[in-house]
Amino acid sequence: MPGKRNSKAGTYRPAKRQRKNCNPANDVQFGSALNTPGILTGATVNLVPITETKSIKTNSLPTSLHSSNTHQSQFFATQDFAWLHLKPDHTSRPLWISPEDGHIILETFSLQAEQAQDFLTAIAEPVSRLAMIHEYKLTSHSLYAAVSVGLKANNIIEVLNRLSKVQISELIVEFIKKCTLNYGKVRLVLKHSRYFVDSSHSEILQILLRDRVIREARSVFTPVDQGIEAATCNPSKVPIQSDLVLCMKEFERKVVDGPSAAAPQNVNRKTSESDLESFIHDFGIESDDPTLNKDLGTFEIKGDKIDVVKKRCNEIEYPLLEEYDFHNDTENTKLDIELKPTAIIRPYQETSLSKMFGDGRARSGIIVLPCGAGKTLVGITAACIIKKSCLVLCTSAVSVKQWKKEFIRWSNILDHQIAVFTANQKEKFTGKSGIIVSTYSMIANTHNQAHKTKQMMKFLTSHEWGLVLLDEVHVVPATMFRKAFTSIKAHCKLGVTATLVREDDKIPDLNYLIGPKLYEANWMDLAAQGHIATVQCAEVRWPMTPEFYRQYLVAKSQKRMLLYSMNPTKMQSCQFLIKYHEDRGDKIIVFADNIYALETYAKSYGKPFIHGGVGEAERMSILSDFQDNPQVKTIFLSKVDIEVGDTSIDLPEATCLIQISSHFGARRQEAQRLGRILRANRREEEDFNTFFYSLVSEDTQEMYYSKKRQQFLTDQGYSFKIITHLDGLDEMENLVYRTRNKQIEFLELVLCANNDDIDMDADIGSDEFVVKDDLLPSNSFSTTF
Ligand SMILES: Nc1ncnc2c1ncn2[C@@H]1O[C@H](COP(=O)(O)OP(=O)(O)OP(=O)(O)O)[C@@H](O)[C@H]1O
Repeated sequence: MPGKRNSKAGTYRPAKRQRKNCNPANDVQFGSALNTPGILTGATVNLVPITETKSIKTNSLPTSLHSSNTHQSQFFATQDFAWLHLKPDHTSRPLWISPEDGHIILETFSLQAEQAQDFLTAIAEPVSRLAMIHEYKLTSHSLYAAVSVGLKANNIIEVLNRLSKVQISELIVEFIKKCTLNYGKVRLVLKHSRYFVDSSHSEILQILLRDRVIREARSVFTPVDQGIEAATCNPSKVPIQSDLVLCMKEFERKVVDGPSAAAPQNVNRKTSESDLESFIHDFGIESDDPTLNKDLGTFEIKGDKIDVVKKRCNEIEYPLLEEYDFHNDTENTKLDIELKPTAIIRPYQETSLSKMFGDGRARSGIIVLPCGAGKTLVGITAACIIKKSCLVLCTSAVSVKQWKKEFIRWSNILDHQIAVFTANQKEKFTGKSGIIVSTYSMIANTHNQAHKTKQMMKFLTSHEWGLVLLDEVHVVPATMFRKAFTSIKAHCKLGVTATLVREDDKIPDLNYLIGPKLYEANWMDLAAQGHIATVQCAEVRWPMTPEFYRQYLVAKSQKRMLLYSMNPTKMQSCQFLIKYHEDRGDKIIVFADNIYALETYAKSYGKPFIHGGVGEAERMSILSDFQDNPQVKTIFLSKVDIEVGDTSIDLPEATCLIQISSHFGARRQEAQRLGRILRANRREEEDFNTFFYSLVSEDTQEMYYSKKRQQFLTDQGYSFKIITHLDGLDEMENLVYRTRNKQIEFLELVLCANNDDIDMDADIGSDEFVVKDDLLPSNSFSTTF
């Protein structure tokens, strides 16, 4: 923790100037000291770090433990912790814990940093992990996850105190105790395709059943149709302790045991509902009578209200534990699936799985690994451990094919045991258990379903799944998917993603839709170990030409975007970077959301391009040339063609990525794009770097969006160097739009471009996953985030 000891012994008081300098946001955003190694290795590109801090936006700070979304920058900038007393030996302790909001700062240069990091990963959520300083946050969900792996409140408090430079505040201690107290006391159990809330703590059941939301979600069954159909009676009229079936059990027990209270004499064992009600009345049992619940321990929830109940239980701090005792599940047929001996799980994959499996049970939750780190194999391994039917949901038909291929590659699953449900293929597995791979939109789209699709849906919703694997799980909170999701009966759900971020506020919903975050890997550690490539990131800033800028200032929104994308100086820097990296032997992907820009750039350099309007055959030919033909070193890809560009497709040949226009401030898109070069084939070569450039027109809105887009990556420890000069650009042969006349001619063309040509596929601010057309054959699928 940077700062200086004040004259008052043991008091931490950062000097004003120091505070400004140690603001990690400044360091990261503007490329100075704190972070990864200096300049673009091996490049003759001149890097000119910019030191001013313009356009750093500071959000208001949280005031409670439940507030979130703060980053170190804001954390340091506006809070004053000068009143905290440092322990005398604070220099040898690596942590500092905010007394008010549970933020934890870790000094990664401390001798104890490694152990502290392991511990913090288990109890808190990483907020940002820069080279020297990591920031974590204690949340109720992170503490639930800690308890679920066996940690106890006292251990957590004790270890935190041992590692902390300052005494842990009472508020934090209370928070830890409160969050850990109730976890694991109430469970959600799936049995015979019905969901039950189960607890051996009668007082907790009482609390839950007194809650109106939960009470209304209960399914009440008559003794006659036990377990078959939910009665339509008003739950508020039914004695709240009883599933009537269970109440009868209690009733009979009292009768048989000769209860201390006198039982009615004329008891008929085949009691009707009204008999039961009169029994309850006769015994004067009140709805919150603690004695009645002692042996009951469970009540059923309506199938379509599961998420409501899970959400409510989280809100009232009795989170439902979802664990699947798969070893002892004799009702669902075992699936004969094993990993092949060739599958060697990497240490971080193993760690992530160890958070999911404990005591022979499987916990539902989310595993976060960087792009290209092998989330597919993690999911497949989980399926091989559980050995029950498994449903895999992906975002596109291309991913469906890849998941099936990977299942066959890594496990002994036979072709007839794994089936695909997409617009083109509607297969079931043979036998009683197996694997189905499908897309979110296939299960979400309930309108105009063809007969075969309806049958498949019936099959999916009537089957009891041991495991549901959710690829790119950040899409699940989208309204259309979450609804569809409730119809799937799963014992365990595992979500995987690289980017647990959305531009709306729905990520926390995953806590009850799927489960807590079980594990999040550190991107920088994986890069250091060679599992993903090391990336040098740079923002290349170029002023607009005076003519373009004048038009920019008066243009309307969409035209403005076009103008800053088509800025001739930006086109020149792109041309320079392509040439520079082609000469180095790199393979380059250039991204543009804007189709007009994509085509204009690509055509002016004579490079192939792919967007939604390019036919299947041509697209495949371009991709295979990029993979195999040494002459094809650069391709241009659009965002619209998301299956190729942003996610899904594996292009491990790519070693350099250039963005010329991008989708506003979407952090996830930025990270997914960077992910395309994390898989680089050559990543294990010594000192090998991949390169990620964002080209930005200076003094335009694009600068704001660019900074916002980079936030997720900077939180993972990436630093963006700022380039404002490229050595040799002016002398470059065939430089496009070199003269003022050519630039003016070009401007006229740009101003004439009509809006249909521009096609930004824009979706400002929203993060709903809008599926336009997943029911068409695979490659015409397009999505908007
Ligand atoms: N343990 C392993 N041993 C060997 N290869 C592995 C291992 N884990 C993953 N891989 C390989 O790494 C590559 C990337 O894996 P995968 O496609 O699962 O990544 P991902 O995390 O899903 O990436 P993205 O988020 O970009 O989709 C694949 O070629 C995969 O076969």
